[in-house]
Amino acid sequence: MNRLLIQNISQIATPIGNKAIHGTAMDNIKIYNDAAIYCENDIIRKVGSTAEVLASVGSCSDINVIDASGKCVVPGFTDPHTHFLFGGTRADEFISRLEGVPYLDLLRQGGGIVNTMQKTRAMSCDELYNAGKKTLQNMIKQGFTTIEGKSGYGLDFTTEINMLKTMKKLHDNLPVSLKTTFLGAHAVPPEYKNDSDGFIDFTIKKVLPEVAKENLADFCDIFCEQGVFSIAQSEKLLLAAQKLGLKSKIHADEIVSTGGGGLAAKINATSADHLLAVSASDINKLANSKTIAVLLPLTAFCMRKDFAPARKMIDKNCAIALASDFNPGSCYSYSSALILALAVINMHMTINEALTAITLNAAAAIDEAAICGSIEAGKKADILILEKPDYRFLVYHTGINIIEHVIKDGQLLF
Ligand SMILES: N=CN[C@@H](CCC(=O)O)C(=O)O
Ligand SMILES: [Zn+2]
Repeated sequence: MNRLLIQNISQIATPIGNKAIHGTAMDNIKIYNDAAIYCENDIIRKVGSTAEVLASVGSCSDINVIDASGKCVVPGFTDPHTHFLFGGTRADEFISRLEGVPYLDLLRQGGGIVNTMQKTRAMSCDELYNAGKKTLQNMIKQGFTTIEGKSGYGLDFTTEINMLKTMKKLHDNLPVSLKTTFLGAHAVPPEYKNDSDGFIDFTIKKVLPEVAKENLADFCDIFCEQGVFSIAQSEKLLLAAQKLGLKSKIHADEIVSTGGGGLAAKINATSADHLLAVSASDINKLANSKTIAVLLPLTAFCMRKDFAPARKMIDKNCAIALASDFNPGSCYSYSSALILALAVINMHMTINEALTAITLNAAAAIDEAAICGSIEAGKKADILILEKPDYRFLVYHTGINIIEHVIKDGQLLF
């Protein structure tokens, strides 16, 4: 058995619980001082004061001991919304957007998601795997021990299935838990130009059944946006996916308020994501549902848009999670430090709320809150040791990665 003891920890800061925390209760986190954590294999067994934990562990000779004097410890972060697997880059489009060309115009002109689709379709499975591996290794250094990844740059049978299979292989081979999402309806591919209904039918009849049969994805997602896929198309696809056992996520109200947030609440989606333009009535619907609002501050920042109304949503009792949305177009960033800084400084979340949103609530946004997202006995031994004694330095040291060690499944990665 692999035993790990982290002792003399100056401070542990963690939310507590097995499910998403709604509203201002997100501010309630537990703080331990002079504490210790004992893990067996991949599971945390005991958390408490160093004296308490040492007494319960007794005198075993085969324990790996880490001294965390002067350090703060927080749960491994979860990133519940990424498009980390793709081919090529879109630096030219980034510059065009800075010069004022709207994101949706680039997509309409055959660029955007379809640009990346062409590059991704042209890649071999090995090339795709190696690109994904490199990105995940860097994301782990940012403290992400659980990550969601979406397909959506194939928009055809073969590449969509390959993307999901590649993510499964990455999950098996790398020290990170990966949850997969089928985003076959990310944009309308050239084969179905001007026939988005035909493309939704193709996705439902041809690709989705294979995804379900081979158990390739936990979730189905769709880009519900003006000029991309409508509310009716989104509902049709997501309900068809639910029938086959895939839970729902929606890219909702990112650019124009079309009611994606309300749809997510109506169909019991696990999450509604983006929500920069969410309406007041959809905030109420989300607040009264189990759907988690996944906010993506890096995307708003990179797109020079107003941030999602996090403060208002929390005060109305929504459960908020934070994610990177890392992708080659709207947001080429997975900086956990910058996510937290923007959430606190620009979106007016408290540091405690932001910590809950990137740990327990982020895990809940991919249905993993019973397994990870907090430092408690019975949870996964996914733990970050910071180079500073206080979790508030995560934001105070703005945009700076202060993670010294990442522990995944009870193993010290670096
Ligand atoms: N908005 C839709 N999808 C991604 C962007 C994907 C891309 O531009 O390649 C997002 O969540 O921001
Ligand atoms: Zn996205």
